[in-house]
Amino acid sequence: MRVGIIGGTGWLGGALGRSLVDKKLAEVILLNRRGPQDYGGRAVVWANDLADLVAQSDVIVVSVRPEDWAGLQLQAPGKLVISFMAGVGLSTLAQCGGRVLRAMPNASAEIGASYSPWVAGAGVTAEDRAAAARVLGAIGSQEELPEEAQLEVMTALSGSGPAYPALLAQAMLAFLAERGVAPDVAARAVEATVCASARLLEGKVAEAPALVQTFIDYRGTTCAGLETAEAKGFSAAVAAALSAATDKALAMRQANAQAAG
Ligand SMILES: NC(=O)C1=CN([C@@H]2O[C@H](COP(=O)(O)OP(=O)(O)OC[C@H]3O[C@@H](n4cnc5c(N)ncnc54)[C@H](O)[C@@H]3O)[C@@H](O)[C@H]2O)C=CC1
Ligand SMILES: O=C(O)[C@@H]1CCC=N1
Repeated sequence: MRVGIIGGTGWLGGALGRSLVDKKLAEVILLNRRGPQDYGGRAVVWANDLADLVAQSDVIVVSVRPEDWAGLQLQAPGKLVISFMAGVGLSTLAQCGGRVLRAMPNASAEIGASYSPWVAGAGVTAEDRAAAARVLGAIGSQEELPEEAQLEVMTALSGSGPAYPALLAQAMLAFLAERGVAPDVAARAVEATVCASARLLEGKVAEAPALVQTFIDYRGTTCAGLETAEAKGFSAAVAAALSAATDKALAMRQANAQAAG
């Protein structure tokens, strides 16, 4: 399989290109704005321009920023086109003339641990679905969603990758600094709380509410903290944040559809 990545040296495109080569899943053809550069010593093909990338690729991955889509003027009739762009809908993508599929990876692609849900547009075949699963499988797990609106929800949630854990870590670091804990000690303590504790939940996230209840029922110090967090609106703040991000993704999809006519 030959996979062409537009934006192949960016954050996500780079992670995908490196994984496809390292796992020997595909020949990789790249296009970026700055031209050929070192790809960590990996053997890749650099396209001369967009038309060259399209001609050389079986599957085309669009990994440019949403605001760069309109200027790209991609024409890819007969090809499978996988877009990573937030807020560029299937109907807008279809104007490239290819069979289009939207995927929403996250930054954990860097460590092969993205969760990449996707939705398929009209005309996408069973063979295309298998190709998409193979491409997205290079950077982690993937699954097809039943409707496009759910991709906007996932853009807000899993698409944000480490953003919310980082926000939690930031708040915890600020608390420890305020209490006079040395920065290196604080970093170790927060790492244990945010990262190591998260590993405890791996494979059993559905049991998270039961785990919270166990701490509440313990009636100890953690219970005092959790009850105050909820009283201060912790869950409501999470829901509001995800709702705002979903709304923004939907508004982007609508604006991009309108701009595309
Ligand atoms: N970074 C993230 O965590 C996530 C990003 N996304 C989506 O993935 C897409 C890519 O995001 P990032 O990798 O973060 O962006 P990025 O800014 O790191 O990479 C985009 C790349 O596209 C290149 N580019 C722009 N216009 C081009 C053109 N006309 N021809 C060739 N190359 C061009 C840029 O030079 C840059 O290297 C975005 O649309 C974003 O919405 C989706 C989920 C998570
Ligand atoms: O923040 C963003 O816009 C990117 C796209 C989806 C998730 N992260």
